[in-house]
Amino acid sequence: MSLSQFNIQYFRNIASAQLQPGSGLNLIYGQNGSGKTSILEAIYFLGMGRSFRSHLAQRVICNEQEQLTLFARLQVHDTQHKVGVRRFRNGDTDVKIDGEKIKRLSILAETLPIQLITPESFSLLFEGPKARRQFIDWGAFHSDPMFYPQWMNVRRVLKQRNQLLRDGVNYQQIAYWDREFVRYSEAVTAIRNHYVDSLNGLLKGIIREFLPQADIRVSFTRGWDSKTPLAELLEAQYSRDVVMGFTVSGPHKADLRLRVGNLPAQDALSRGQLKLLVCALRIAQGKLLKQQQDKDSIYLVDDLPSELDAKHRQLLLQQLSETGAQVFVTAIDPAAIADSLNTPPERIFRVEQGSVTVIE
Ligand SMILES: Nc1ncnc2c1ncn2[C@@H]1O[C@H](COP(=O)(O)OP(=O)(O)OP(=O)(O)O)[C@@H](O)[C@H]1O
Repeated sequence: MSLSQFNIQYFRNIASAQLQPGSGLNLIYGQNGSGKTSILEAIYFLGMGRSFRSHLAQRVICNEQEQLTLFARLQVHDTQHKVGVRRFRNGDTDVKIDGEKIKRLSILAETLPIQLITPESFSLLFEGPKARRQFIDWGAFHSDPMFYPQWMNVRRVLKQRNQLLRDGVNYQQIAYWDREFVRYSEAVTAIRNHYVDSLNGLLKGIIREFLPQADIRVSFTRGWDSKTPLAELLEAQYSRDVVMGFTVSGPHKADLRLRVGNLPAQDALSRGQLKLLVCALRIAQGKLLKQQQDKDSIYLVDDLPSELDAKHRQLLLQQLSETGAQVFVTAIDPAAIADSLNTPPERIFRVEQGSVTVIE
């Protein structure tokens, strides 16, 4: 799967751009502030319906414009799809796939699996469990169609339960919700657990290439004590949950543990090594999706050269190209990428003050 055409209108500093990306490696280069990251952000916005840089979608609309429009032709095996996203300043979003309006953004995410690697990707490793849980859930979402509805059930019941806790109702009134919560939580946990197991198989090989010296172990923690059934725990922790005003244990606390020997990965690895570990995780996810669903991901790698030496830049580009996926990488200096490749990028784009030109 790849974008064969990508049109941007009024996204950040890009008033208008039409790109015909190659199905392999695409290099986007330009000075600071030229708009390189904005192109990646626009592709991400097309696939996810939101930005990875701002929670406020209005911020990505070009100043003094009322709306942004993104349009892509998507080549999936022998079929071409048209995907369009329009975002208005008042917060409304229109999404069309093959001319038909869609309501749920999850359909967009299903159509366009996107893997993002930015200089801030380290947050996957240290900024609390949320980013790590999102990482697991990206894979669970794409690998099992039951994940999303079950996870929505967990969130719905959890919200209800937390409200009852804050209302201070007695345990009998909560017990009904707990039975529901346990049922959905176990379904979600089984899918996540299975997913991390499958991922680990692929991850080992990639980590061996990137970080051959480090004894890295990746494991899944489900969000509650591994020896106690959730139903028992919820009942036992009821009084504490009332005091806290929310449910302390459950799949909303699941996590991915990344350890090097006996230490958390972030305490044992350098910044460059952490970046490689995040890349290994993302590449393994993309490869697993390809194996399980015959679906390609699109890789967006912002500022690829930063924090990597020439040898590791080369290794990363090689691993990315082995996925067979469409890859967009940005760099300030194109030589930093070109020098690490045996063959030139399939397409090179130069960005200057929001205007994009293709370099032959
Ligand atoms: N809503 C907006 N409307 C117009 N311009 C904007 C908007 N939001 C951001 N910009 C500008 O767009 C430019 C593009 O920034 P972007 O982060 O894409 O550049 P970059 O090439 O990735 O830079 P760097 O190499 O520093 O990361 C910035 O100069 C920014 O001030």
